[in-house]
Amino acid sequence: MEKFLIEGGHPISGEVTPAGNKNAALPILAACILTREKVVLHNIPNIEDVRTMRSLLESLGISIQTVDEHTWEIQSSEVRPRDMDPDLCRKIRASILLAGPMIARAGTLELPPPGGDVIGRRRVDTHILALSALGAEVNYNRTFSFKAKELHGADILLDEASVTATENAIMAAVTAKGRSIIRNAASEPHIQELCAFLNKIGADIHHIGSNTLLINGVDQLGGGEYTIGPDYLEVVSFIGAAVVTHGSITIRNAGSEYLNMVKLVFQRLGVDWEEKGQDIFVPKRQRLTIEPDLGNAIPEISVMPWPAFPTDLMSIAIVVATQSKGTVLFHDWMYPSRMFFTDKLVGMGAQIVLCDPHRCIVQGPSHLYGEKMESPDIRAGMALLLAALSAEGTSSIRSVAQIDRGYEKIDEKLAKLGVNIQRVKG
Ligand SMILES: CC(=O)N[C@H]1[C@@H](OP(=O)(O)OP(=O)(O)OC[C@H]2O[C@@H](n3ccc(=O)[nH]c3=O)[C@H](O)[C@@H]2O)O[C@H](CO)[C@@H](O)[C@@H]1O
Ligand SMILES: C=C(OP(=O)(O)O)C(=O)O
Repeated sequence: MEKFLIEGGHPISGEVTPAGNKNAALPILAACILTREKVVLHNIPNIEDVRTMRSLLESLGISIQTVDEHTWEIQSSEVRPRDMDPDLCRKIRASILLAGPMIARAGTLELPPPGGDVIGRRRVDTHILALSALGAEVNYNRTFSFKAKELHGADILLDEASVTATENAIMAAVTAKGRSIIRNAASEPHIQELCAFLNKIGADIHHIGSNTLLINGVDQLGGGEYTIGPDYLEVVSFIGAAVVTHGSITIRNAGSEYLNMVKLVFQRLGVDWEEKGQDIFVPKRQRLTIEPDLGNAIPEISVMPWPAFPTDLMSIAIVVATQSKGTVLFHDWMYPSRMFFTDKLVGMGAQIVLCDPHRCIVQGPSHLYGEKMESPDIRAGMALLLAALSAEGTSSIRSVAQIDRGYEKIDEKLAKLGVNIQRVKG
């Protein structure tokens, strides 16, 4: 076990380039199963979840060569569903993404329930709904068994706009016979990237970015190269780090086209930034005053499927709000266990009322003090790290593996921005 020791209270400054988007890399790696041809992927984030997905693919008999730290050459000449390592599946949520492409390619797969962040019950029913509609036979008895002789196109209405279920449906549909329509599809940047990658290697997907995807099944996919886009969750984490330390930062290749809604929400917290082409500049001077709603009502920030404010950024927004003047209600109806980390912020001096598992009220600004903490999940871990940067004194954060799961070399990147952070055993 490792922990971070962070000396807070100092402004960060400098520039940083975000890693590739984890939640795009994971489905794109799974999608490589769909083609026998060689695929070269660039800007793959060097993080634990992606390494687990690589091991999973390798256990299926897929060949992966490392060209450099962020570039892999992948060839799925043959796939061996029976050799898949079930323990690796239990480590990551994205193991469920093997279902769509494996049914399409091999017609069979036995899959244990997926792992991932422990942030409440995580349904897989929508995956079953979509894959069954495309012709798969699905049985569940503590492990999933998928079978299909041939997949066929279908008009599918997803019962919720689930991110990974949409990705599974897309991957199963691209080589199915005939036309598919996926309605109530999720449209997060990673789903758009998955579609762009698949079209690049020969798929025929239309209306990318909308909630109704039209897919004409093709006989086979080819090879090609694709560069994974920047991780907007990491970009916003760095914006948060600059704001809570009263520092400034330039974020290179930040994918600002994905940040429009995040900007609207952060403006309500008194935070702004400038776009310079693909870069973002966060200035030192920020208003840091929470904007009330019309009639001086307490504003509410709520998560929603894309293009609204993403659940994965709620914890960062909460920490930013502790440094802003005023009162704001945060509401995450998606997950029942993502807000409990606010107890740790209260321990550091933040004024937060956790109303119920889905809602908290933050009143700022608060002077935070260093604390001993543990990272409960990937995004809460990052939020605690931001709180530690802002706090007076030294903080320690245990279970940094939770943060490493999604953020590449975060300690090294922060150190380059002037943060006194050490990774030690403990
Ligand atoms: C590997 C990966 O990509 N993981 C992401 C993916 O997880 P994942 O695909 O597992 O998340 P889902 O989109 O399926 O669902 C998230 C939660 O919201 C609920 N829900 C979702 C949509 C909806 O219309 N109604 C509804 O109730 C689900 O039941 C679930 O509890 O998307 C989540 C939501 O953006 C992110 O937190 C995860 O980081
Ligand atoms: C919840 C997350 O990841 P996963 O779905 O892989 O658990 C996340 O990235 O915030």
